[in-house]
Amino acid sequence: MEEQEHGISLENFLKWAAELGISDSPTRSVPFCLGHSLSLAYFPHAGGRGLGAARDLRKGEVILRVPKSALMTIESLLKDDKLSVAVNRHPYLSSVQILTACLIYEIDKGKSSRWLPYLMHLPRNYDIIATFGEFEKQALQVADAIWAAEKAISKAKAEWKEAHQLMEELNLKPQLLTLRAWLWAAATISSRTLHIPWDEAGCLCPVGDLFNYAAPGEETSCFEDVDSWTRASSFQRTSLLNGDCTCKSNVQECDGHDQRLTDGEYEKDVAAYCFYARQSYIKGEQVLLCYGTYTNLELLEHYGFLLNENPNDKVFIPLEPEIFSSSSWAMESFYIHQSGKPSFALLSALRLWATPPNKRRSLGHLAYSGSVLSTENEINVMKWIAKQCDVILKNLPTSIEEDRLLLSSIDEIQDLHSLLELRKVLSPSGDEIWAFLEANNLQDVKSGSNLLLSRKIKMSMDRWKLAVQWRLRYKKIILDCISYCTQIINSLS
Ligand SMILES: C[S@@+](CC[C@H](N)C(=O)[O-])C[C@H]1O[C@@H](n2cnc3c(N)ncnc32)[C@H](O)[C@@H]1O
Repeated sequence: MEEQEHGISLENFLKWAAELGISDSPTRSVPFCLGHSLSLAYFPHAGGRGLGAARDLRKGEVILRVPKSALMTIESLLKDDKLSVAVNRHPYLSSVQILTACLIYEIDKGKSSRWLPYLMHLPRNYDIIATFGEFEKQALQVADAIWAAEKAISKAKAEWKEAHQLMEELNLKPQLLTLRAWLWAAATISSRTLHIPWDEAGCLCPVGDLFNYAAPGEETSCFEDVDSWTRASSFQRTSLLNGDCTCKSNVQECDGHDQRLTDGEYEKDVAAYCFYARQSYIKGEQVLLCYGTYTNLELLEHYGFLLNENPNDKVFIPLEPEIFSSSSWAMESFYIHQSGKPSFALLSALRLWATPPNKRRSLGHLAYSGSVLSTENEINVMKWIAKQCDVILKNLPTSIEEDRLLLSSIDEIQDLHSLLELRKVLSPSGDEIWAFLEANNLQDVKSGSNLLLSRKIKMSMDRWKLAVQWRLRYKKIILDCISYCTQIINSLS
């Protein structure tokens, strides 16, 4: 269906890619870029369109090469004189803003763009948090997450305003000057660029950007060690995309120097982006790429999806300032793991904080090494964490059970086609569903008019569902933390 809509078939896109030298075969010169190691497929439960193994693949083998000349970078895009002259007049714009504007400019070129076959197969819409409307943002419920969404939305707006002059000078079509067009391009860049060493905006990599994501898993225990090295220093987001790879060195240090968080990187000696199998795959399995280490909120922010089981998810709970000041850990190291276990730093700091001030100095070394200070101290700490978690859950507007029910209702609604059908599945108690309808001016459902659920409504519903899924995962971690603390208290009492 997509193929017809786009006018350029996937087959032609892959032919175009092969002509640019993109290949999943180290030796063969074939008219298609895929088929030797990888094949394009649809994986409904793990990212939709993605790349599968076309044969059994061995861990570590090269599975795709994309030559530098096929990468869409600021450098390659600025070969267009008109664009280059205009961009040079705006030196205050960031690399990411420039790449975003360049992408919109290529769209504006239409058939005359050399990237047309690639552009035609980009997603039409995205669910990154900057695209959330007020209703979807509030559906996150948790203040930190709402704040992150507000920040992302206002950042996108500010960047668009700053780049507007450049886009006007490029004489773009009016619909490409809008915030909506900017958000589309910014989301394309946020969710699809790969890190390159010479430009922090990264590059768009045809075919290479079809790999879906798998979280780095086994490194989790190692991150507890990273916590200790980042103590008292500012924590930085781990991302191997968009050039934001500040935590990578820590990870490499802690795992014996040769373990890679990334399974794709630009290789200067062959002037190509090279992708490697991060594990062995059997034919037909989806081949996944690790974009970096992200919490679910970060995945939502940068990629517009989240994982039900994310080994790198974290929950931050409100802490009194005295807890920070009584230890030298960085604030960002105080969190609850997705398993419900408090982080090493959080436990150490709380053990110290629960110690009488005159004993803190002598017990500090024990606390920092992760030791239990005394049974009484441990029970007090666990009780304190469990109480905080309980308060958090009680203060949120809906319970875990209600969120589960709501998600099944959303699933049901998503299968419907018209408002009339929707009326039939609505229960009078579905407050949030009614609020969604109102927020989308769909009150007509009460009168039973048989309007079709528009594409726009379906998109809002996708984002609302993501917000509910996110808050449910958050609550589940808090609940697991209460169980963890209760278990420790019971075992010590
Ligand atoms: C680099 S693209 C991967 C290819 C993409 N599926 C496509 O059709 O073009 C990244 C996007 O794929 C989706 N994605 C990747 N991994 C995913 C996963 N494990 N679960 C759900 N969505 C995923 C998200 O929409 C993300 O923004």
